[in-house]
Amino acid sequence: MSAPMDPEGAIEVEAVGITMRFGEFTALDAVSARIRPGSFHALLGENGAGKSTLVKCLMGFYRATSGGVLVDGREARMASPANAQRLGLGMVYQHFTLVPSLTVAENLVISRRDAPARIDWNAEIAALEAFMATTPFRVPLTRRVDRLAAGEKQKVEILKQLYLGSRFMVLDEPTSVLTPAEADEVLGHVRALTQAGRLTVLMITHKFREVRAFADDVTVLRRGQVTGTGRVADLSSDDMAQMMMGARPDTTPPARRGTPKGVVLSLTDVRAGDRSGHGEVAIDALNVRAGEIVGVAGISGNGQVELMEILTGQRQLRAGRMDVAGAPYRATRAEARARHVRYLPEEPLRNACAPRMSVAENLAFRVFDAGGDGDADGTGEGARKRRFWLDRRGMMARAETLIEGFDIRTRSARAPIRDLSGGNVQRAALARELTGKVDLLVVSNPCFGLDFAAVRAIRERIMEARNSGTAVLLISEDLDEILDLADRLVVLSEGRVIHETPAAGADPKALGRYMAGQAA
Ligand SMILES: Nc1ncnc2c1ncn2[C@@H]1O[C@H](COP(=O)(O)OP(=O)(O)OP(=O)(O)O)[C@@H](O)[C@H]1O
Repeated sequence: MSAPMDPEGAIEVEAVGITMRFGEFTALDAVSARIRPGSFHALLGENGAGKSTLVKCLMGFYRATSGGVLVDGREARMASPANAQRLGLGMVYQHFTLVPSLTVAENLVISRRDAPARIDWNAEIAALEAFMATTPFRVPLTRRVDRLAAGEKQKVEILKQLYLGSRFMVLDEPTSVLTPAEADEVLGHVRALTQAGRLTVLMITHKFREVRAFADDVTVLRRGQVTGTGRVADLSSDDMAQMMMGARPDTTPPARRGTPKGVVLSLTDVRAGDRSGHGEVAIDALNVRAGEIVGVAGISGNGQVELMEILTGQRQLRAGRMDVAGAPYRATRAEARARHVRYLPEEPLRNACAPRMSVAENLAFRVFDAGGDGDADGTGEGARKRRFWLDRRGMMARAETLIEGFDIRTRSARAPIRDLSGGNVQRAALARELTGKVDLLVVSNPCFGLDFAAVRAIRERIMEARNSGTAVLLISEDLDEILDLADRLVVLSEGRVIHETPAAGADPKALGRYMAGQAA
């Protein structure tokens, strides 16, 4: 096996005056940032500020329009990601890239460029054990990746980069699918490596808590420009927020008005299979009333995906019933339209948009309703839909109104929606789903990966929907979000509702214990 860790240790990476243009749009405007060797550097910025673009320029995914990258003070040609890897630059993403059906050891060995055609597994595992002992990470090498918890998977992703010889690592929102305890463990280990001088880290994050707890330095981007940089210890969270947004953040939670009315959604004695095919989702009773937000709390993988699939008609019930406004509901597209049920799934770019179509078209049509069933304007009238298609000017005008009303940052309504940053795709999807009459709104992790301003905007919109009488089911892995927004919450554990409580006054520690499957 080739020596995985380079003995030279952490390297310095510097962006020098990087400008990146996409057509006439300037995503990065002469951005410079020095990531000191052995430092843990946070990269902050609102959605669309240019963080991913900067990182892609550093890692050789994009060729910058102008400017350059220095590695240990020497100009480096970042012509491709392979090139960056040869120089010791690696990247860990928000979502996992491991092959789920292979073991940890298999994933590590096949990631190597020089992986032999015939592999002596005993020797490889012994070498991997020895390698792992030089790092703070401990993972079961012979376990299949799909049997690992999220925190362990993220450890393997980082370990893989170390194994490939990375001495500079970009972490792109690495903790978004981890519990706070897992996040602290993973980032604590990463920090130990930087402190030992083995690794330099650049972490994209929206979580100030993590910046404060783990980062030495921070660089803040706003609309493609550096608005601040410095030692974290010298800056308050307010300072950093101000650099990000150009104003002090408003942290008051959205105002709740009115009291819940009659039941809109009810699940009774529902039974369905789970994704693994071995377990079961079993919900005896779950109700959401008009003008009420019910939060579904739980650690990811405890039935949230299956619950969403049941509600959207993608998972059949083995038993039990689902009612909307007192009548049985099977969640077909036609029913959803007629009963004014709307969904905001996770990862809307993938699950609720046509990425190559324009922002305006995506605002006008619910693409998962495609196939002649599209609901043009939220009223569900086919004739109006046809008229809508013909009325491009009307569509553009309506898009402009939604773009302004929901503060969607796009260079134009005609731009393909896939060119928008994550937060702006989310706003666009919510803008579309909240247009017209909505009796039931089902949302899943609506603020995943979003910055403050976007989080605030999206939460306000959800609260407004509640205040105007919509029944909202909020499935979220973010307990704080549920405590801020929900009237009532349930905890989902291993496919079952194991606890229910009003949100006001609920004790997060006790809820954490329920989420972990322990009785409080
Ligand atoms: N391939 C592209 N073509 C056109 N515009 C793009 C492209 N990639 C990014 N942009 C634009 O560049 C800007 C910066 O996007 P980027 O993805 O770097 O932001 P970000 O700070 O990473 O945001 P987020 O926190 O939402 O991930 C955005 O306005 C985006 O619409």
